[in-house]
Amino acid sequence: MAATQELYAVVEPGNPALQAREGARPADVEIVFENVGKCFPKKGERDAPFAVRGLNFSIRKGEVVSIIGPSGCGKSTLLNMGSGLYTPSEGAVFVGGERVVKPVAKVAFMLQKDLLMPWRSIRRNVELGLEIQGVPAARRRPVAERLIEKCHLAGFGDHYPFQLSGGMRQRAALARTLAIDPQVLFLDEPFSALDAQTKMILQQDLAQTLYEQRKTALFITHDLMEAIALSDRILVMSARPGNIIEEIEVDLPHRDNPLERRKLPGAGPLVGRLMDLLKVGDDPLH
Ligand SMILES: Nc1ncnc2c1ncn2[C@@H]1O[C@H](COP(=O)(O)OP(=O)(O)OP(=O)(O)O)[C@@H](O)[C@H]1O
Repeated sequence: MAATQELYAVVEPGNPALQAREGARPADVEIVFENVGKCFPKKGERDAPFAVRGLNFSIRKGEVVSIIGPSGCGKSTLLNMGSGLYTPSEGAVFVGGERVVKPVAKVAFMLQKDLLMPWRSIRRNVELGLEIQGVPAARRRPVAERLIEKCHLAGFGDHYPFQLSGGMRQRAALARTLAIDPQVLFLDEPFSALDAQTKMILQQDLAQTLYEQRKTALFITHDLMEAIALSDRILVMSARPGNIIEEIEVDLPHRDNPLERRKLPGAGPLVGRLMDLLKVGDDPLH
């Protein structure tokens, strides 16, 4: 079988390799990374060291998976390939059964920076994705209003980004991300710039939305407790060239309620296990 056919076979019904690996029916699989590697050769160069290599994993529909790993191990590179912003140098990525070759409509991306447009009101920022999709104003407005309220920004729709706090702006960015009703969310440290309390409240909003709407999410974080509080599963990456060295099932209740999950006695030992895997404290410079 040609390489491409083999890759497509991964998401075809009845593929025993996938069932064995994930215990899932192929129809339940949302994201597949199949032997994915990425390098960044400079102009005129043919080869370059791989930033990530040999990435093999799949994520089920409705599953929330966090990625942790040392700085520079390729977490953002992985996410950028998932969303179609980077093309893999080898292997292939599939979302919803389709090979990712360009940015995918059913996928939304949320970053540490809110990237709100300063000249647009919060309402018009939330509407942006729908506007790009050509949804008429009369249909955009109620969606934006509902999400502004859901993200606790009621009364701020006519404000501009500079009039909001960092936490409120990130709430607006979350509302904008959800407005296009994506099936898959790629989140690259979306809360890392926020203070601890604001972060926990936003995590709560996000977790409830993901759970209620059964969305699939791949989430990068450096905050080990955040990974435990929000995820069904945690993928631990090695240093460059980044690879998955461990998969940890978060076998704790309350995936829809990270505030409660943080308090569980099982959460602390999991943080310890992740610290050991990442060798936190072994290198005095980190
Ligand atoms: N567009 C690019 N061009 C060249 N090199 C890149 C590019 N994007 C990423 N890299 C390189 O790939 C490697 C992984 O970077 P990446 O940002 O994915 O790591 P990361 O794990 O997300 O890092 P951090 O945790 O510090 O945010 C780095 O060596 C980086 O320099």
